[in-house]
Amino acid sequence: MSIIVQTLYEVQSTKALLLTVIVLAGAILHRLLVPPKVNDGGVKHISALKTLYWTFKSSPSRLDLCNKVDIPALQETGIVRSWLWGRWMYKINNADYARQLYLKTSVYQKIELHNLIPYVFRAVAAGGNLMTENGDRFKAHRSIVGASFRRTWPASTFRTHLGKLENMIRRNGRGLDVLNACRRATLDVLGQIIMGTDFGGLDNVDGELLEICWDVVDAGIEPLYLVFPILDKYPVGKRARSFANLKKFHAFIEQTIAIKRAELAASEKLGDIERNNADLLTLMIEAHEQTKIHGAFDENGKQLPTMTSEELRNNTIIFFVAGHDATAYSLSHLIAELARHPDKQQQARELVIGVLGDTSDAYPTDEQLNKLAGLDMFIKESMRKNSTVSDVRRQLTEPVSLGPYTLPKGAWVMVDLWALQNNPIYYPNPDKYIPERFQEPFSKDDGADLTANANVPFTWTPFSEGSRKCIGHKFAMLTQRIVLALLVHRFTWTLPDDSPFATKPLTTTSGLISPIDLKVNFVPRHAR
Ligand code: HEM
Repeated sequence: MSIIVQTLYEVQSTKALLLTVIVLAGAILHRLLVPPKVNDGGVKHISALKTLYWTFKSSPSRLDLCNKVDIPALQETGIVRSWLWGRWMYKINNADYARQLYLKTSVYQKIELHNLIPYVFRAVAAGGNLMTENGDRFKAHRSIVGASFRRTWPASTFRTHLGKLENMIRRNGRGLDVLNACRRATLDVLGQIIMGTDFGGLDNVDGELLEICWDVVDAGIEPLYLVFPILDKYPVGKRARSFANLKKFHAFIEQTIAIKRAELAASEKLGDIERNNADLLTLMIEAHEQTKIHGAFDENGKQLPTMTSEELRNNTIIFFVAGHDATAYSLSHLIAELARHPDKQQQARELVIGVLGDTSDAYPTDEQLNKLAGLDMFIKESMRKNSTVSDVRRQLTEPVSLGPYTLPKGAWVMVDLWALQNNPIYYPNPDKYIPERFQEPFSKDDGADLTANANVPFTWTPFSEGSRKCIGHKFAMLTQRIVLALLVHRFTWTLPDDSPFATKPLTTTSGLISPIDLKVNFVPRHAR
């Protein structure tokens, strides 16, 4: 008898379990397949399964996702509803719609992650900061952070690090792991200009500081936690170690701030000459001290809130989070494009030799660096084709009309930078690498392959646009220009015979887009 009861009980529990699994799976599938009903005038949607398939396909490529899913869906109307990391949101690739998102900042607001999900890694890492605040708090941050960016950087800023990069490539040039080299170079350069710290990346010493910084930067974009943010409430194992590293990084930055604050207090106000050699943190502390004495005001004279010391620390972290990998990945895409296009590589080289000459140790003066502005077309075309930041997201504070559609208050809207900059309406033959699209002065008669649209506003926005445009964009362009100048001057490079990049770049598919497994053969041009 008891055996019969037990068997019945087991059958019932198995059934209950099965039913629960079926219901859960059904709920997930329903969420994936059927977007929530919204009265938006009939914006079409992209099937989430399609997006998921192209995202996690065996050889992933943002180019494939863009060409097979985003562009075909967007081409007719410039706007679709799309599923991304657990949410449905509006995606746009129309320059006029993008203009509205970039310029109407009070309606298209930044998503305040630190208020929305305060326990997730990224929110704990950088709390309230320039990148995620809106309104008066944003203005308060921008007035202090902006003060530290109102400057230029002399060519000498990069000299030591570029010397080390050259040595590293000379030693390991065959099959060089490009991404790793670029990450080391940008970490060292940024460490110096942000806080005067040498992270030792190019010395090939994986010291504690480098490991902590990379862990903090990487942990913020771990896919598992983007889809299931709740997991960050109870971190275990590797994730708990990342939170511990974050604590150490916070402590290191706070200690550096205290030292710099004391140094500033002991010295006179910075002179103009020192300003160009000072690090960003010193300049931020100086501006912060000034606002504590005199207050901060917006363009209409309205008093702004004072930034706290914790927010000063958060902004220092955000420079690493926002600037380090974005620059490293953009440089890696550029190196890949020029490996695939040896004629363009040679064109860039001739330009550099024309300005610097061809002695083995030539290094640009500030004047020569300005004359190398012609290199920017190679950089801009690579950033168009391979936008490192895949999209720019906002949340609506009120309903908006875009063409025939009305998007509801609270909706998330994003400019799909890939689909915008690879939109064949703006850039014919978007898959082709044609730096001349960005050669000034622009001409309307460049032939069918080229386009004059590079000078049409809001079609090239890898740094976003408007008042929320990347605050580091000038520095990022300068870094790419001087690294490119050094590379084409000192080396030639090609893809190994079996490289997948010869036909199509393998890349991650959303967030920050990085090449995957990009190896390049560098050959020195000068004997030592
Ligand atoms: C090639 C390199 C870079 C790319 C492609 C890039 C791209 C971007 C983009 C697209 C945004 C706008 C995000 C949005 O509106 O949602 C942004 C914002 C930002 N970037 Fe960059 N960035 C780069 C380098 C840097 C560097 C070197 C720094 C700092 C040293 C930096 C610091 C920031 C900050 C603080 C913001 C927030 C600005 C604000 O909201 O006012 N970025 N970046």
